[in-house]
Amino acid sequence: MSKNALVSFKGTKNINTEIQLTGSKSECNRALIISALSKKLVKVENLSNAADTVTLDGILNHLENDLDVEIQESKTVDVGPAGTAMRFLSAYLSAKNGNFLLTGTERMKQRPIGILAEALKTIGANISYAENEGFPPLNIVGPLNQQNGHVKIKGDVSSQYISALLMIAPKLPLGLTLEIEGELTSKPYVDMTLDMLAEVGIANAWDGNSISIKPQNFKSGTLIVEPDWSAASYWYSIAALADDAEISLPALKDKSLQGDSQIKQIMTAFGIATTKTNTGISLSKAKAPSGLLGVLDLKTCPDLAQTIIVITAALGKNMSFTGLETLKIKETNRVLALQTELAKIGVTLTEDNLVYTLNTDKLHFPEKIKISTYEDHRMAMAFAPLALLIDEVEIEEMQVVEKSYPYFWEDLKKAGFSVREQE
Ligand SMILES: O=C(O)C1=C[C@@H](OP(=O)(O)O)[C@@H](O)[C@H](O)C1
Ligand SMILES: C=C(OP(=O)(O)O)C(=O)O
Repeated sequence: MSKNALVSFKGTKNINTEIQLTGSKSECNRALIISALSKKLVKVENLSNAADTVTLDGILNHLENDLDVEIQESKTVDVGPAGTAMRFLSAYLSAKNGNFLLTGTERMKQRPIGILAEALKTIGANISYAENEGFPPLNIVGPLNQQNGHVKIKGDVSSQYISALLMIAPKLPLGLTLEIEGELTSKPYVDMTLDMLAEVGIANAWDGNSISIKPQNFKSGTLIVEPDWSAASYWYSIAALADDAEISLPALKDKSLQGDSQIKQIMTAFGIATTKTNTGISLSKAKAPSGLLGVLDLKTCPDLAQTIIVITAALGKNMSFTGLETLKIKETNRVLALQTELAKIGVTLTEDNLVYTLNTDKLHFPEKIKISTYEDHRMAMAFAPLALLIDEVEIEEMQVVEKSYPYFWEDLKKAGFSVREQE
């Protein structure tokens, strides 16, 4: 039974708390695939409790216990709503011995995968579309018989396709050279993949728009996962909307593999300072905002888009954003979801030539507001902090947060919010 969260904040809006965030689902899901490819030579520490990670971990454990049995009938592998699991497993299962039906939620069946599936077919994978051409579910019969080691792949739809291929590359007999066509979106996630591979001995060469990985062996080691910076972004939002704040986030690093750590620079323009502490970082109000925002390009940090756009709207800033194209194929069409929900506080988000502009001239805060989440964790978490400005914010289907940040509601309570559940 799905529940709604009634979120409110009574009294002085001064947030003073310490929040231990769970591990990054992006780092974890790479670490799990790398560990499986290395036959457990590579270990993983600080595994996230994000549902997307728990799901992938469960699938890989199950496959490991099953895989050497010569069963030829198709095994169904269901990733639910986990985009990284869908994309990474498409490549991983193609390289494995077995016959699989790789599927997910109804939304997952609308999230394109043709670019990755066709690239895998070029190198010899046996993949077909079980329902609609270019979309999950996929029939995969592995192991692939590698035909060539050079693939052209579009870079401007999802970086996850590229990460998926790069992770299996060292185990392919011919290795792999990816020639990226068009502008690479979400680039920090490709950097994360290569950095994590490098940590366990896998060398790469990135020259212009080509990335090459030769056949090579993993060396033993432990990938230690940092807490999730995308989850941290909601605490930046809370700091920005509160009257005063001192929020400590242990174990976040100054130099992170996660591109979403850019939130610390972006939020200086909203008057939030990030200080390094003995245990991690601390957020507080700066004396004055610094840095000019102008038009903010979010192409390298798409998962911050909802957080930043909601903060900007709530603070009544008429700003523009670019790099939002890929938001349309995520957990929901996030542009449409933002437009619909921001209208409830009188804000519009309109597009002209791929530039999205917020107009907050009619911004108003009703006493109560009800936000739809469209099966998207980030809709829930980006809008919940508005409870610092609105008496009661009702977030529909509160369980969506499980995908990346299952303790979100508990953490809000810890920080002084009231969160009541309603059926
Ligand atoms: O590789 C990853 O871990 C991710 C890459 C990004 O997707 P796109 O590359 O599709 O933008 C991001 O939105 C997603 O949450 C996680
Ligand atoms: C887009 C996201 O996830 P995925 O693509 O892995 O489903 C996200 O977590 O915001």
